[in-house]
Amino acid sequence: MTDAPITFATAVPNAGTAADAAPTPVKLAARNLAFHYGDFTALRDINLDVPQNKVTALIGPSGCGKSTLLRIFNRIYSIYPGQRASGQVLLDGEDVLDAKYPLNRLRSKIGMVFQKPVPFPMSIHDNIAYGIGHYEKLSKADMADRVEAALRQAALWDEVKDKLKQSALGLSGGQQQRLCIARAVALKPQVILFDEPTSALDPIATGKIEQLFAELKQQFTILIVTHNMQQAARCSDYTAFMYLGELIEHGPTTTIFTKPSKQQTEDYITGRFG
Ligand SMILES: Nc1ncnc2c1ncn2[C@@H]1O[C@H](COP(=O)(O)OP(=O)(O)OP(=O)(O)O)[C@@H](O)[C@H]1O
Repeated sequence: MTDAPITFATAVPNAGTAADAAPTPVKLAARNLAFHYGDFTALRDINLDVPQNKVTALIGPSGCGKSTLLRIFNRIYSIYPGQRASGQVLLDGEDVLDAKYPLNRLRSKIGMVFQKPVPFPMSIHDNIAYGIGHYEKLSKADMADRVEAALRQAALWDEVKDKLKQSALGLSGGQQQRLCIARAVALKPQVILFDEPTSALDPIATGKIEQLFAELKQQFTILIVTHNMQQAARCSDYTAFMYLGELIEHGPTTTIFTKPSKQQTEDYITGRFG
């Protein structure tokens, strides 16, 4: 069963100034969401609105459930026996946790980039073409255009345009992560989930990926799990603070970092725990 679409019926306040008067539509929403690893309840009663074409950061101390929440959004957990979600995840108002919602449709709409870049053991070109080929039959020329567009969107084209036939395994860690971003954007999803995308990278490679978020959000809705509070403050429009499997507070990033309404949020962002 699906609820009525919430995309424009529900909206969150803007992260910007009062001048941006129109409220932002909600793209993705968790409703009374809980998650269980066997008998262990890792998340309870999560209600979260993820605004469209914005960057939302999930922050909180280790083990609070950030990655678990991210993994629910594209149902990765469903391949593991004993892992179970209850409640709803609404994408444009449709419940993607409903078994009737086709998994391949979900994966085409919600892409994911992981902490450790894992290029396929094939050429740079084929890393991107491989995923596209699962969903679309394109001519060689059209495929070359799509591969180029994806590499440009991931700010990698200039570095690899002369070696598209070389193995992706020869790229640096930062380039591999941008290749994984290109792989995700090439499928033209609506939402991209990033699970600690820069934690394995040096500061320069991290900076390049942080710059990308501002461009990618023009086309995609972005959700990032990060341990790095400066990164959340620099890159996100909205921040959600989680603690011990609960969503404590969620709002515009400037508000969360300057005037949080909950004591636990303030303690975390001021470094009193975590
Ligand atoms: N496969 C699993 N089986 C059992 N419990 C798990 C499993 N994966 C995670 N957990 C537990 O679920 C809770 C949330 O874990 P999760 O990895 O989502 O937290 P996190 O906030 O992303 O942590 P970190 O910042 O350290 O990556 C933790 O108590 C963790 O031990």
